[in-house]
Amino acid sequence: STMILLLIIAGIGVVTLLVVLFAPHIRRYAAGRKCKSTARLDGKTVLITGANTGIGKETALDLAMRGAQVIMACRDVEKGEEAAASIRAAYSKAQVEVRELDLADSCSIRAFAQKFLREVDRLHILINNAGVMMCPYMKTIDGFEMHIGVNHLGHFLLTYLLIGLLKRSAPARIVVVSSLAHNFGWIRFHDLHSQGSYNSGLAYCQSKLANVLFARELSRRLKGTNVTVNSVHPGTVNSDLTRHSTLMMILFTVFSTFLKTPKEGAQTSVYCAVAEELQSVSGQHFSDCTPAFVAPQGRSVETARRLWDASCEQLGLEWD
Ligand SMILES: NC(=O)C1=CN([C@@H]2O[C@H](COP(=O)(O)OP(=O)(O)OC[C@H]3O[C@@H](n4cnc5c(N)ncnc54)[C@H](OP(=O)(O)O)[C@@H]3O)[C@@H](O)[C@H]2O)C=CC1
Ligand SMILES: CC1=C(/C=C/C(C)=C/C=C/C(C)=C/C=O)C(C)(C)CCC1
Repeated sequence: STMILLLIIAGIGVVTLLVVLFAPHIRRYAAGRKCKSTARLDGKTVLITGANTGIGKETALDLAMRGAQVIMACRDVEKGEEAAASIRAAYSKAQVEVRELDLADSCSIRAFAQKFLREVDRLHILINNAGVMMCPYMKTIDGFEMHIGVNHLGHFLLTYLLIGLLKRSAPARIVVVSSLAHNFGWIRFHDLHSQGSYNSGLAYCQSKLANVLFARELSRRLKGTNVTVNSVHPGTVNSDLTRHSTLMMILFTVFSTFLKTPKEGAQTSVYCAVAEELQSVSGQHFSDCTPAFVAPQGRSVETARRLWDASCEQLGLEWD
């Protein structure tokens, strides 16, 4: 058994040495592709949800550097203002503005949209980025399970309220930040809010599948409007998303060399928002600035329609 122990220690030593030796290569590979477009966004207005940290904040910085007026929709205005200040510190000409939006509260979403529609006359890019992952069982103000409530239904309502403005501002784009995790999800129509049984990982996967299905169904309904909508997997990104899972937090910290930084994670959102070649591309899924695989349950037209109807019913909307 001493021999085995020595072999294990030697093995760990060799792996560590290899990782250290190849660290720059590993890092370059983990970083993924960059958005190569140099498109400018002068005179364009962008709205990003959950822009106070992580991928959203880096997306805001990138688009602000392209000249856009960026509205950062955050549930905590103080945190939002800190992020806006750091964006201005990185790029002094940044036109960034923070507005309050809590996607776990339909009254907040409606109040946000009402004020937005009164005060902002154009919206060219909407990035549905905010998200929550693996939280303990929690409900939104409206009584929705937190993952489906914030990640899907909150953004569904927000998009519904802003769609007229997006159409009037066409050409316009909607980017839905989903995840590879959609592969492991299915829509539990019989128990959308996990009241029967709750698994935080599966609830997250369900909500990310809902993101893919929403993007595809909305794209179908927006045909001919010059408003496109695509979904994105940003990569595995070392952000605050793991805040509800100590294990994930430790794993992400220990293996951070193998993960994307938030700036690297923002590249595919930026790509979908600005790339010239995507001008009329809609209903697609992207990862690493490239078209990506969508799970069969994400390609089902029937499931997408059913989710659309269920979402309208949950929110008391009629959106045809
Ligand atoms: N990180 C990763 O590996 C991956 C991330 N994604 C997706 O990327 C997106 C961005 O995540 P990421 O940057 O990593 O995570 P972060 O946790 O760093 O950022 C999430 C953002 O969403 C906001 N948010 C959460 N709940 C609400 C709410 N009720 N109302 C308004 N805003 C809210 C957070 O605000 P606050 O700080 O106030 O909580 C924060 O700004 C998410 O949709 C996530 O699912 C997909 C695949 C992998
Ligand atoms: C298994 C494993 C890892 C992979 C984690 C992954 C792949 C997480 C994916 C998260 C996603 C996709 C979240 C958002 O949607 C690490 C951390 C590299 C460490 C080594 C063990």
